[in-house]
Amino acid sequence: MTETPQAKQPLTSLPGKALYIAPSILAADFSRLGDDLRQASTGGADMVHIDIMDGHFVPNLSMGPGVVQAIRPVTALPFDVHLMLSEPGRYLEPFVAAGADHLTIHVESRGDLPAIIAEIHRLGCSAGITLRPGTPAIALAPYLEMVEMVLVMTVEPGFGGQSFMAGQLPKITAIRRMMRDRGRDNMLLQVDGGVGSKTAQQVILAGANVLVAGSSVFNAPNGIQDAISGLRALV
Ligand SMILES: O=C(CO)[C@H](O)[C@H](O)COP(=O)(O)O
Ligand SMILES: [Fe+2]
Repeated sequence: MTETPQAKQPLTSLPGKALYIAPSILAADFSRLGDDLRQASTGGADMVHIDIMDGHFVPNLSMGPGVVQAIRPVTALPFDVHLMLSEPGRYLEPFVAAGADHLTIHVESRGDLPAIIAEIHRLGCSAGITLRPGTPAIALAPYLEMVEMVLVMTVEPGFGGQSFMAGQLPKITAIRRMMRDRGRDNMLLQVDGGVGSKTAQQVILAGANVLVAGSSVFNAPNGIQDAISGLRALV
Protein backbone atom coordinates (compact mmCIF):
# COMPACT_ATOMS: atom_id res chain seq x y z
CA MET A 1 0.00 0.00 0.00
CA THR A 2 1.36 3.43 -0.88
CA GLU A 3 1.11 6.01 1.88
CA THR A 4 -0.40 9.41 1.10
CA PRO A 5 2.32 12.00 1.67
CA GLN A 6 1.60 14.36 4.55
CA ALA A 7 0.56 17.87 3.41
CA LYS A 8 3.45 20.33 3.68
CA GLN A 9 3.57 22.50 6.78
CA PRO A 10 5.76 25.47 5.93
CA LEU A 11 6.73 27.33 9.10
CA THR A 12 4.34 30.13 8.10
CA SER A 13 1.55 27.73 9.14
CA LEU A 14 2.74 27.52 12.77
CA PRO A 15 0.22 28.70 15.37
CA GLY A 16 1.21 32.15 16.67
CA LYS A 17 3.46 31.77 19.72
CA ALA A 18 6.05 33.97 21.39
CA LEU A 19 8.55 31.11 21.40
CA TYR A 20 9.01 27.93 19.39
CA ILE A 21 11.13 24.98 20.54
CA ALA A 22 12.94 22.92 17.89
CA PRO A 23 14.70 19.87 19.36
CA SER A 24 17.68 18.84 17.22
CA ILE A 25 17.65 15.08 16.70
CA LEU A 26 21.43 15.13 16.14
CA ALA A 27 21.65 14.67 19.92
CA ALA A 28 19.04 11.90 20.09
CA ASP A 29 19.96 8.29 20.76
CA PHE A 30 20.10 6.97 17.17
CA SER A 31 19.53 3.41 18.36
CA ARG A 32 16.05 4.52 19.46
CA LEU A 33 15.49 7.57 17.32
CA GLY A 34 11.76 6.95 16.88
CA ASP A 35 11.19 6.77 20.66
CA ASP A 36 13.21 9.91 21.36
CA LEU A 37 11.38 11.79 18.62
CA ARG A 38 7.99 10.62 19.92
CA GLN A 39 8.90 11.91 23.40
CA ALA A 40 9.93 15.29 21.99
CA SER A 41 6.71 15.46 20.02
CA THR A 42 4.37 14.61 22.90
CA GLY A 43 6.60 16.64 25.24
CA GLY A 44 5.72 19.95 23.60
CA ALA A 45 8.14 20.52 20.71
CA ASP A 46 6.90 22.84 17.95
CA MET A 47 9.04 21.44 15.13
CA VAL A 48 11.84 18.92 14.63
CA HIS A 49 15.29 20.28 13.72
CA ILE A 50 17.20 17.92 11.42
CA ASP A 51 20.89 18.60 10.71
CA ILE A 52 22.20 17.49 7.33
CA MET A 53 26.01 17.48 6.90
CA ASP A 54 27.99 16.53 3.80
CA GLY A 55 31.52 16.11 5.18
CA HIS A 56 32.62 18.97 2.91
CA PHE A 57 30.82 22.14 3.96
CA VAL A 58 31.38 20.95 7.52
CA PRO A 59 33.88 18.31 8.74
CA ASN A 60 31.20 15.78 9.68
CA LEU A 61 28.57 13.52 8.13
CA SER A 62 25.12 13.10 9.61
CA MET A 63 22.08 11.72 7.81
CA GLY A 64 20.42 11.71 4.43
CA PRO A 65 16.88 11.70 3.04
CA GLY A 66 16.44 8.01 3.99
CA VAL A 67 16.51 8.84 7.71
CA VAL A 68 14.13 11.77 7.20
CA GLN A 69 11.71 9.49 5.36
CA ALA A 70 11.99 6.79 8.04
CA ILE A 71 11.03 9.15 10.87
CA ARG A 72 8.31 11.02 8.95
CA PRO A 73 5.48 8.75 10.20
CA VAL A 74 6.57 9.17 13.84
CA THR A 75 5.27 12.72 14.31
CA ALA A 76 3.03 15.27 12.64
CA LEU A 77 5.35 18.13 13.68
CA PRO A 78 6.94 20.20 10.88
CA PHE A 79 10.42 19.04 9.85
CA ASP A 80 12.88 21.96 9.92
CA VAL A 81 15.87 20.80 7.89
CA HIS A 82 19.21 22.60 8.30
CA LEU A 83 21.31 21.95 5.20
CA MET A 84 25.05 22.16 5.94
CA LEU A 85 25.93 21.33 2.35
CA SER A 86 28.37 22.91 -0.12
CA GLU A 87 25.78 22.61 -2.90
CA PRO A 88 22.32 22.60 -1.28
CA GLY A 89 20.56 23.13 -4.61
CA ARG A 90 21.38 19.53 -5.61
CA TYR A 91 19.49 18.02 -2.70
CA LEU A 92 16.28 20.00 -2.27
CA GLU A 93 13.93 17.56 -3.99
CA PRO A 94 15.09 14.41 -2.13
CA PHE A 95 14.67 16.08 1.26
CA VAL A 96 11.28 17.57 0.36
CA ALA A 97 10.09 14.20 -1.00
CA ALA A 98 11.30 12.56 2.24
CA GLY A 99 9.15 14.87 4.35
CA ALA A 100 10.90 18.21 4.93
CA ASP A 101 8.56 21.17 5.52
CA HIS A 102 11.23 23.85 5.83
CA LEU A 103 14.76 24.05 4.42
CA THR A 104 17.47 26.40 5.69
CA ILE A 105 20.54 26.99 3.52
CA HIS A 106 23.85 28.62 4.39
CA VAL A 107 24.75 31.97 2.88
CA GLU A 108 28.32 30.62 2.46
CA SER A 109 27.21 27.68 0.31
CA ARG A 110 27.61 27.55 -3.47
CA GLY A 111 24.96 28.19 -6.10
CA ASP A 112 22.43 30.81 -7.14
CA LEU A 113 20.93 31.35 -3.69
CA PRO A 114 17.84 33.35 -4.81
CA ALA A 115 17.04 30.57 -7.31
CA ILE A 116 17.52 27.92 -4.60
CA ILE A 117 15.18 29.83 -2.26
CA ALA A 118 12.60 30.14 -5.05
CA GLU A 119 12.85 26.40 -5.67
CA ILE A 120 12.28 25.65 -1.96
CA HIS A 121 9.09 27.72 -2.15
CA ARG A 122 8.03 26.06 -5.40
CA LEU A 123 8.34 22.70 -3.63
CA GLY A 124 5.82 23.88 -1.03
CA CYS A 125 8.24 24.55 1.85
CA SER A 126 9.27 27.63 3.76
CA ALA A 127 12.89 28.77 3.40
CA GLY A 128 15.54 29.95 5.80
CA ILE A 129 19.00 31.45 5.49
CA THR A 130 21.81 31.02 7.98
CA LEU A 131 25.39 32.05 8.52
CA ARG A 132 28.52 30.76 10.24
CA PRO A 133 29.66 32.56 13.41
CA GLY A 134 32.42 34.33 11.43
CA THR A 135 30.06 35.71 8.77
CA PRO A 136 28.69 39.21 9.47
CA ALA A 137 24.94 39.88 9.69
CA ILE A 138 25.08 42.17 6.65
CA ALA A 139 25.75 39.13 4.42
CA LEU A 140 22.08 38.21 4.90
CA ALA A 141 20.73 41.57 3.75
CA PRO A 142 20.11 40.58 0.09
CA TYR A 143 18.04 37.55 1.17
CA LEU A 144 15.99 38.91 4.06
CA GLU A 145 12.93 39.67 1.94
CA MET A 146 13.07 36.23 0.26
CA VAL A 147 12.92 33.94 3.30
CA GLU A 148 10.61 33.20 6.22
CA MET A 149 13.32 32.49 8.79
CA VAL A 150 16.87 33.51 9.65
CA LEU A 151 19.03 31.10 11.65
CA VAL A 152 21.96 32.41 13.68
CA MET A 153 24.59 29.77 14.49
CA THR A 154 25.99 30.08 18.00
CA VAL A 155 28.51 27.29 17.45
CA GLU A 156 30.71 26.48 14.47
CA PRO A 157 28.42 24.19 12.43
CA GLY A 158 29.31 20.51 12.23
CA PHE A 159 28.84 19.02 15.68
CA GLY A 160 26.30 18.95 18.49
CA GLY A 161 27.18 19.42 22.13
CA GLN A 162 29.46 22.45 21.72
CA SER A 163 29.56 25.50 23.98
CA PHE A 164 27.34 28.48 23.21
CA MET A 165 29.23 31.44 21.66
CA ALA A 166 27.97 34.48 23.58
CA GLY A 167 29.85 36.69 21.10
CA GLN A 168 27.02 36.00 18.60
CA LEU A 169 24.38 37.75 20.73
CA PRO A 170 24.91 41.20 19.13
CA LYS A 171 24.40 39.56 15.73
CA ILE A 172 20.98 38.26 16.84
CA THR A 173 20.06 41.78 17.97
CA ALA A 174 21.34 43.29 14.70
CA ILE A 175 19.34 40.83 12.59
CA ARG A 176 16.15 41.45 14.59
CA ARG A 177 16.72 45.18 14.00
CA MET A 178 17.20 44.59 10.26
CA MET A 179 13.89 42.71 10.21
CA ARG A 180 12.12 45.54 12.06
CA ASP A 181 13.63 48.19 9.77
CA ARG A 182 12.22 46.32 6.77
CA GLY A 183 8.77 45.89 8.31
CA ARG A 184 9.40 42.16 8.66
CA ASP A 185 9.32 41.86 12.41
CA ASN A 186 6.98 38.87 12.10
CA MET A 187 9.88 36.77 10.75
CA LEU A 188 11.18 33.79 12.62
CA LEU A 189 14.65 34.20 14.11
CA GLN A 190 16.13 30.88 15.11
CA VAL A 191 19.26 30.27 17.17
CA ASP A 192 21.20 27.00 17.00
CA GLY A 193 24.13 25.75 19.05
CA GLY A 194 24.65 25.31 22.78
CA VAL A 195 21.14 26.54 23.62
CA GLY A 196 19.82 25.31 26.97
CA SER A 197 18.50 26.54 30.29
CA LYS A 198 21.67 28.58 30.98
CA THR A 199 21.80 30.37 27.60
CA ALA A 200 18.23 30.53 26.25
CA GLN A 201 17.20 33.62 28.20
CA GLN A 202 19.96 35.75 26.62
CA VAL A 203 19.05 34.50 23.17
CA ILE A 204 15.37 35.39 23.64
CA LEU A 205 16.24 38.83 25.02
CA ALA A 206 18.43 39.44 21.97
CA GLY A 207 15.39 38.86 19.69
CA ALA A 208 15.22 35.15 18.88
CA ASN A 209 11.86 33.35 18.84
CA VAL A 210 12.90 29.83 17.75
CA LEU A 211 15.29 27.82 19.93
CA VAL A 212 17.13 24.81 18.51
CA ALA A 213 18.14 22.58 21.39
CA GLY A 214 19.93 19.27 20.90
CA SER A 215 22.01 18.11 23.86
CA SER A 216 20.05 20.16 26.38
CA VAL A 217 16.85 18.32 25.40
CA PHE A 218 17.94 14.79 24.50
CA ASN A 219 20.61 14.47 27.21
CA ALA A 220 18.58 16.24 29.91
CA PRO A 221 18.89 14.70 33.39
CA ASN A 222 15.12 14.78 34.01
CA GLY A 223 14.05 13.74 30.55
CA ILE A 224 13.05 15.24 27.23
CA GLN A 225 9.65 16.61 28.27
CA ASP A 226 11.04 18.32 31.38
CA ALA A 227 13.75 20.02 29.30
CA ILE A 228 11.26 21.32 26.72
CA SER A 229 8.94 22.60 29.48
CA GLY A 230 11.91 24.33 31.12
CA LEU A 231 12.75 26.21 27.91
CA ARG A 232 9.10 27.09 27.31
CA ALA A 233 8.82 28.52 30.84
CA LEU A 234 11.44 31.12 29.99
CA VAL A 235 8.87 33.39 28.32
O1 LIG B 1 23.46 22.63 13.53
C1 LIG B 1 23.92 22.03 14.48
C2 LIG B 1 25.38 21.71 14.53
O2 LIG B 1 25.97 22.12 13.37
C3 LIG B 1 23.02 21.52 15.58
O3 LIG B 1 21.69 21.86 15.27
C4 LIG B 1 23.38 22.08 16.93
O4 LIG B 1 24.70 21.94 17.22
C5 LIG B 1 22.46 21.54 18.01
O5 LIG B 1 23.13 20.83 18.97
P1 LIG B 1 23.38 21.35 20.47
O6 LIG B 1 22.08 21.93 20.96
O7 LIG B 1 23.78 20.09 21.17
O8 LIG B 1 24.47 22.39 20.40
FE1 LIG C 1 21.33 22.81 13.18
